[in-house]
This record gives sequence, C-alpha cells and structure tokens, in this order.
Amino acid sequence: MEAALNKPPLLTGQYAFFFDFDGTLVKLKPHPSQVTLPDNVQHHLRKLADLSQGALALISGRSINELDKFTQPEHYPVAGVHGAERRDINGQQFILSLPTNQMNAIRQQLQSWLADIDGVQIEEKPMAFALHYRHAPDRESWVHDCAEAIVAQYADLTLQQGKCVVEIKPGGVNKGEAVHQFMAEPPFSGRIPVFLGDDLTDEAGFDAVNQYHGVSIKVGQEATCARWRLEDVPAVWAWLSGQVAYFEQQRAITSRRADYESFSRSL
Ligand SMILES: O=P(O)(O)OC[C@H]1O[C@H](O[C@H]2O[C@H](CO)[C@@H](O)[C@H](O)[C@H]2O)[C@H](O)[C@@H](O)[C@@H]1O
Repeated sequence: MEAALNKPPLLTGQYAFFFDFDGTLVKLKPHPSQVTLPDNVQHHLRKLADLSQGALALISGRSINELDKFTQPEHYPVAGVHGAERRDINGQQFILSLPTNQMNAIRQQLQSWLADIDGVQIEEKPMAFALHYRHAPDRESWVHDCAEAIVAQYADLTLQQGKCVVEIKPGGVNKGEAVHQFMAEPPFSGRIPVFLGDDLTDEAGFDAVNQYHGVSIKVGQEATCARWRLEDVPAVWAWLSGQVAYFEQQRAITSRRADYESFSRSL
C-alpha cells in the first residue's frame, strides 16, 4: 500500500457528487449480473441528489441502460462505458458510437478466439467490449493478447484495464472528460466536485476532480492519485448515510431559522 490517506472530512459546502458503480456503490461479485444496489443505499442516493439540487451523477464502465436498471425508477445524470455515452440532467444523450461493421468484425474475432474458453466472458456494450477473466486467471495473458490484437487494427480504439477485466473502448473517452463535461453545465457547475471510485478507470476522474481542488476518494488500498481513502463498499455506504444526515440537519436548521425570522418580523 502507498502512503496512508485519511478518511474524507465531513463535507459542509455546495458539492457535485460523482459515483463510480462497481466496487464503489455495489460490492464486486463473481459475475456482472449478480450485483445489487441495496434499498437503503438507493434511498440515500436519492436524498443526496435532492439535497444537492440534482448535482449527482453516476460515472461507470457499464452502459447507461444497465445502470438505469439498477437505479430505477430514478434516472440520474450518468456517464456510461467510461464516458463514451452520457446523459445530462435534462435527459439529453451524447453518444460516441462505433460503426456497426466494426462492432460486428470485433465480435466475430473475439468469439473465435475466446468463446469456448471456460471462465472467460465477453460482455458486449453499445460501443465497447469487456473481456472478463475472473474465473480463468490463468488465461489473463491470452485475454490481454486478444484485446491488444483488436486495438492494433483500429486507430479509434484503446484498452482499459480493470479488476479481472480488460476492455476495448473508443479512444479519447475517460471518466475525467465526463467529469469536465458535467462540471461545465447546471446543476453541477459552480459546485465543488466529489468523486468516489475504486479502479484504474477512476484515476482519470480523481485527476479531473483534483484540478478543481475537489474531493477525490479512493475506495480500497491500491495506489491512487485520489486525496482521501475509504476502506471498502460498506465504508462508502456509511459515508453516504453520514453525509445525508448532516445535510438534512443543516436544511432543518435553515428552515427553522427562516420560520423564526419570519415570526419575529411579524411581532
Ligand atoms: O466503472 P465501474 O462502474 O466500476 O464498472 C467497471 C466494470 O464493472 C463490471 O465488472 C466488474 O464488476 C463485476 C461485478 O462485480 C465483476 O464480476 C468483474 O470482475 C469486474 O471487472 C462490469 O461488468 C464492466 O462492464 C464495467 O466496465
């Protein structure tokens, strides 16, 4: 583990919240379809979005469609596939798509190399492929070779490493760019960004947030450019619940003070 980082301080200002999904809001599971977002965490996310005037977004390697299934009925502002797709607070979508014939050719190549390998899973997204080897650790280097061979054929693609996964995604997109795009528009602009994430793809998000002198929070023990650290997913849940409780208390105090001032003016 690198230099010890402290737990984040209690946040007391006007913030914009950015959450990674897998390994941050939900515990990692053997298969991508097995993760669940607990009801109380959903509840706290909803409250935090309300308390920050909607300045809360998910920024994930998963597709927007997938993320919406986990958070329904809420449709948060969201960046999916590491920023290749994004939906703003008004529901407007910005999609960087790949040509259909390119997606077809990649799918075919990946299937011919990897489809019958036990424990390797090809996850297809609208403009990317994630190659999972959590259940075939001895195949890691073969999976990486295949991903590199694909990327070598297309100038518009790049690799993204993750936990037991290597992804083939469009070049030039990353979570940092997604943070900048959200921060340029309401209700995020003018607020201090906070980003929580656990994996390599989140480092670009931390870097962007650090540029705003914001609050970057690494979940887990690996090396990072984040400035604060939380131990694991349950620690994120506890932090979220504590922040919501604090903001609610502040809102109640402000409202009582307003009542009192209006009462004293009426005397
Ligand atoms: O950016 P994230 O929200 O963290 O998404 C990153 C990738 O997460 C998923 O894969 C990871 O989580 C799975 C479920 O716990 C786990 O089985 C897998 O080994 C991990 O790599 C998701 O499947 C990918 O599409 C995301 O890009």
